[in-house]
Amino acid sequence: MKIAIIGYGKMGKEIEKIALERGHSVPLKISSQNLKEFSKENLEKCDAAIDFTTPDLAVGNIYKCFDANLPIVVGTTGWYASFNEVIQKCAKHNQTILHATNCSLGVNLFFELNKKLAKLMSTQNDYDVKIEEIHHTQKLDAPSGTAITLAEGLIENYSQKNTWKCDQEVGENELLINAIREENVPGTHAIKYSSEIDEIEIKHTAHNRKGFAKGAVIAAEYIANKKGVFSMNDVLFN
Ligand SMILES: NC(=O)C1=CN([C@@H]2O[C@H](COP(=O)(O)OP(=O)(O)OC[C@H]3O[C@@H](n4cnc5c(N)ncnc54)[C@H](OP(=O)(O)O)[C@@H]3O)[C@@H](O)[C@H]2O)C=CC1
Ligand SMILES: O=C(O)C1=N[C@H](C(=O)O)C[C@H](O)C1
Repeated sequence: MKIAIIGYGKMGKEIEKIALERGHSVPLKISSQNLKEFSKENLEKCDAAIDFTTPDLAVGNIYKCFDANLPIVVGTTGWYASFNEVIQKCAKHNQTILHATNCSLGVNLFFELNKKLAKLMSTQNDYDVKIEEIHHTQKLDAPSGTAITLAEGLIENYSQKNTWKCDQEVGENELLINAIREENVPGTHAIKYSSEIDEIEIKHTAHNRKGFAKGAVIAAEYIANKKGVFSMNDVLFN
């Protein structure tokens, strides 16, 4: 399969390694240095695109791929204000997108564990809960997309919280997300339920970026010949 990598930064470089290991070729790699190559003609020569750029670029990049009839995996986070518009456009023009706040297969299993624990804890009133995410200092968005997905999964299953806030004072029904930035941390997420008596914590720690990259390439393989809107749940559980 011919894969276009849009965003040849920390993730783009990891994705290239995994794509080549899995027998694909990468005829197109786009960074801010070679934007002239980011043309419809070049996109049309590929079988799928993978976007890991920046929150302000993702939507424009998605539309370029739609225009070239090219299925796209979007790993970039922080563009969710435009989510509904993008999904509608995808349906209207019969295009293909797989979006994931986190492409790691382990994190997507962790998303399910989070929902199950939230359901269990919803019967208990002695605990309060918070989410903590830790990432490297170059990260542009806060909270992380993964923390938002965790918060949404928790709130759906835990009636004591109905909205989330990041690094602000919260009321009783608001879920706190703490976003911490430390040098060289690929991505750590923890959900902590604390009472006066004890604490229950679940945590996912990425040791490196390989898991995100592997999931993104597997996602590209999954959507290459499909039409519609997909998530990592489709890849993992269908
Ligand atoms: N879903 C997931 O599993 C994961 C998501 N992410 C998300 O992916 C995104 C990228 O992360 P990361 O790789 O760490 O970021 P980097 O900053 O390392 O990479 C971003 C890349 O985008 C390139 N770029 C800049 N301008 C353009 C442009 N106009 N068109 C195309 N590319 C451009 C940059 O080029 P240049 O180097 O020339 O500036 C750079 O190569 C972030 O939103 C992050 O949150 C990260 C990890 C996992
Ligand atoms: O920017 C990153 O690095 C990461 N971003 C994603 C997010 O915002 O959740 C996924 C991963 O945690 C790494």
